[in-house]
Amino acid sequence: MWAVERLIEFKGVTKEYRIGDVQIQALNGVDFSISSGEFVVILGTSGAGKSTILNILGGMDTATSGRVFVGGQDITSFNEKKLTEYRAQKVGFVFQFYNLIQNLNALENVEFAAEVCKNHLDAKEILQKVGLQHRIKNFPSQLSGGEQQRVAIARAVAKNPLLLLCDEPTGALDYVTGKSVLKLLQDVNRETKKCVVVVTHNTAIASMADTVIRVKSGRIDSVARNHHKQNVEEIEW
Ligand SMILES: Nc1ncnc2c1ncn2[C@@H]1O[C@H](COP(=O)(O)OP(=O)(O)OP(=O)(O)O)[C@@H](O)[C@H]1O
Repeated sequence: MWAVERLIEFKGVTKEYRIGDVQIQALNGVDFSISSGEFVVILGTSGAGKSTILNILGGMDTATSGRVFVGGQDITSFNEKKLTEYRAQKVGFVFQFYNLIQNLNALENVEFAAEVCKNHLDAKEILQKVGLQHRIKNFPSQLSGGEQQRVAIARAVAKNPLLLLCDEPTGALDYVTGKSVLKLLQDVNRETKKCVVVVTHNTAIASMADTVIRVKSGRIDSVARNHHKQNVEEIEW
């Protein structure tokens, strides 16, 4: 069963990387939980462990110890095959540098990702929702950074995933374009009730979140629930 109130739970998660003789403790006992439908912002300085948390949550990396539950299932117990299926079916990713396939046009990029998903949405409709109905035949190189990120968000949303995970989604964009991308993510969260998790350095956008998770030196520094969250249009930075 996937649609449970407590959608995500990290329990005592650690992550160690080893490069030769050097051991790096990226996560050191991470505990937090996220409910269905939340907009979550993960904040922290460089190297704090934000991307490691997101990558473990998205099944792109595995925990060294501890448990990660998503929709009641322990994803740390998944074998390679189950983890691949989880990544493909349940998770939509949005990266800082869009990661679109350069020789596919906007529509093909969205269709290509969505086709493998059982309950995928119509690629054209989603591209229309992100305001790119006139650009569907354009290749990534013919689109601006903000437009490419809209395609990347459409690609993630069209999969109809359980979670939308975004790693510095506005990191490569100017202020106005970045704000419009955040507005799009906010709209997606409100309209689809999908859980959206955004990793960022931008502390200002904390006020648009339901929950703000602060990470420090591989540990959770604080988890704060926002009782008066703001629309992204009201936030300045
Ligand atoms: N594949 C890897 N191999 C070795 N060390 C890694 C690897 N990935 C991350 N690390 C290390 O783990 C720690 C946490 O990295 P992580 O990327 O999660 O931090 P972050 O908070 O996302 O930082 P940033 O904001 O700079 O992206 C860092 O010390 C980093 O160097």
